[in-house]
Amino acid sequence: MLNYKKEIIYPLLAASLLISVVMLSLFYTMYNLNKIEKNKDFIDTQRFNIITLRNAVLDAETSQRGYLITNNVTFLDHYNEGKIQAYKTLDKLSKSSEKLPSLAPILEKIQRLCDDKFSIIEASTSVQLNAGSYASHLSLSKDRGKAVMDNIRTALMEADKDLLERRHTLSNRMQTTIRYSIIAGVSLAVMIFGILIFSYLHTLHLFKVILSSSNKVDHLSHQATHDPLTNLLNRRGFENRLQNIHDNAIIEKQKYAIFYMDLDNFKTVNDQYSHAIGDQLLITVSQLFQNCLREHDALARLGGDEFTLIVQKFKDKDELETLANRLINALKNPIPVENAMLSVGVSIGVAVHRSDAFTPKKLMMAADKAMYHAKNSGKNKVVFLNKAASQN
Ligand SMILES: Nc1nc2c(ncn2[C@@H]2O[C@H](COP(=O)(O)OP(=O)(O)OP(=O)(O)O)[C@@H](O)[C@H]2O)c(=O)[nH]1
Repeated sequence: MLNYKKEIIYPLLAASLLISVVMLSLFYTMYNLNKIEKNKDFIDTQRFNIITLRNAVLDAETSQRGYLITNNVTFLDHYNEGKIQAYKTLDKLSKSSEKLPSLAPILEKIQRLCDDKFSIIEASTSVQLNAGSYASHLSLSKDRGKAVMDNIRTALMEADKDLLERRHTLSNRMQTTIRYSIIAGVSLAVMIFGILIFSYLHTLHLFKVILSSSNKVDHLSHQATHDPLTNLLNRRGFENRLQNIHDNAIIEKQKYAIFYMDLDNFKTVNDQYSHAIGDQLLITVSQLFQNCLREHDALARLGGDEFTLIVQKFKDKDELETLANRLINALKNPIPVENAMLSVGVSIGVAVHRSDAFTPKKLMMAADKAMYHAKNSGKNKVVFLNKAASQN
């Protein structure tokens, strides 16, 4: 018997669960990869901002020097551009420190140094602008300005180092995540392949189970409708077949006949030899009867030494009589069973059904009655009990 839950539902649920788990982990690694990629881009942008800041401070310093050396005020415009660029970039970096808290103290330090650097530069510039004489101030501010610039460079390198370490960590995480996604992808492929193979084998198994249960059902239904000794139809099988033939005959306005057959002197065989020999004789008799019949004639053993036969597609009573005599003649000669030669005869009662006549049950009773006539009038003969049939 097929256990649907165990054989179909549970394996399907397990396979779906496995695939869902692997798919989810695959999606999760993809999501992580995307996040890491974005973080790397963010770090790269901050590193670019650090270079921009350094260049802006250097530009501002160079422009101021240009002014001090040439006294050309257009250098001051360049200085201002550099300073604005430096503060703009610092502002961008400070905003990013919300995401990179470890960078915040370094950026604050750079901010202070830049303020310092620009105030030194602007002090020198204003001395030259106001006094025109600047040699002593210049030498003083030059050394301090250089020291502050060196500090700015160091702080910027420190910030860049911090960012580089973060980038390195992200690259490592990316590698690990890629490895995980490859493992998840390969597992998914292997799992789908495995599930396909399993489904194929499981389907074969289910087919076998279904086939064997259908064979079992066929076997049971055969057992229920057949006589185990002769393998002919039993009473139940015969009644089913009779009802079908009857219904069909009504629809197609066809006639059919029932032969009710009882062996003569069978009890003597049982008594003289044995029940087992009697059984062997019943098997042989059923084969001898079968040899006289056409393929569509339905022979049955109702029980004991009683047989019945449904005959269809016959022309007239003569044809039925010929068939009955053939059955009687089949038992004419003694039948060899083991070492014995057994003699039995058969008395046959025949009832013919025409489209407007009896029910199957009544027809059976009529055939039975005819068989008793045959018994009572000397045995081993055929008697017809149907006016319509006897008219043919
Ligand atoms: N060997 C064997 N005998 C059976 C079986 N079923 C019933 N019988 C016997 O078959 C015999 C049938 O009895 P009857 O039909 O009255 O005996 P008979 O000698 O044929 O009598 P007539 O029909 O008057 O000729 C009985 O002795 C039953 O015990 C069976 O399956 N195997």
